[in-house]
Amino acid sequence: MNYRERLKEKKRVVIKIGSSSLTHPQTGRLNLRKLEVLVRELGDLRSQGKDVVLVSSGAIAVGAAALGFKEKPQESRQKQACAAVGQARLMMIYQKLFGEYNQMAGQILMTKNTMVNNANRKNAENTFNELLSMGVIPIVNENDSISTYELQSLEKFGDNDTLSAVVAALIGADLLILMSDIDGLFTDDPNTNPEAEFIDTVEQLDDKLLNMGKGSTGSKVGTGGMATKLTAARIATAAGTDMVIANGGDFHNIHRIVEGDKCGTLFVGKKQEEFYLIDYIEKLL
Ligand SMILES: Nc1ncnc2c1ncn2[C@@H]1O[C@H](COP(=O)(O)OP(=O)(O)O)[C@@H](O)[C@H]1O
Ligand SMILES: N[C@@H](CCC(=O)OP(=O)(O)O)C(=O)O
Repeated sequence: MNYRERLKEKKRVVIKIGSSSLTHPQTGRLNLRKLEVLVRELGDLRSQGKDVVLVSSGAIAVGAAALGFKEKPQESRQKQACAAVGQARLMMIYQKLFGEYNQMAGQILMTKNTMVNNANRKNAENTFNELLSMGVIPIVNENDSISTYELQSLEKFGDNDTLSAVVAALIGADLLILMSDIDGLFTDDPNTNPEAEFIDTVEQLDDKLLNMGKGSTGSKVGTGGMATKLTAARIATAAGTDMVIANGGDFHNIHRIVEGDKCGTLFVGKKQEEFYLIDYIEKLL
């Protein structure tokens, strides 16, 4: 079966953008030219009648640059302060750019608590569906300013790869696209192993494939690495969502993927009958 063909029929798409795809590596500041392309790509998906959700990293990186940090801070409270400044800047710029294309964006900040608490999860689901029914593009990020590992319960998703898969499963998205700083999944980290080979399509996630995903060595701002992207693939595909990991160096890849072109690594969604999102979250995270 040509799984790429069916990507053309997708109606509800979640796109996750990593920090390294949104910022200049030298300064950590937002790459405004790339943001323009991203907003045009997502706005055009909306114009095609698709529901679009953006999960955008970058709050900590943008806040750190604005506050004069030379590197992404390691101390939790400094990261939280950077996120508070950076998230506000990110949303301001997204609102302005989407407005120029006559599109409306909204903000949804989540923690793991949003998902494991039944009332919060239902509220989040209702908000997403209401915004999408109004033609709004929800922009999602982890609420880094309040959720840290140091708090009593493990409240943080920790990475937006996993968060984007949880959002896709929550709202019944039929496609999840993770834009990263690499072309897709390789048999090993190509930044450390030049023999690593690109993988075009994954029909079944087994331990051999899961062990290929290592940490992040491609950029100074990345959090998740490939390991979290494979966790995301486990959640998304079990919920029946197709997932693609593609290179965020060129945001035009978004429409190439949606038009069924060979771009990135495709993980084929196969809904597991016994799939229950909260069990997955409790077990995997
Ligand atoms: N098997 C693998 N295939 C591809 N990339 C891998 C693999 N294992 C580890 N990586 C690393 O994961 C990085 C992408 O994750 P990350 O640094 O979090 O970037 P982003 O935040 O842009 O998604 C790649 O740059 C690469 O160094
Ligand atoms: N919530 C954090 C991003 C965490 C994250 O997953 O970052 P990345 O690996 O760049 O997608 C932030 O906005 O800085």
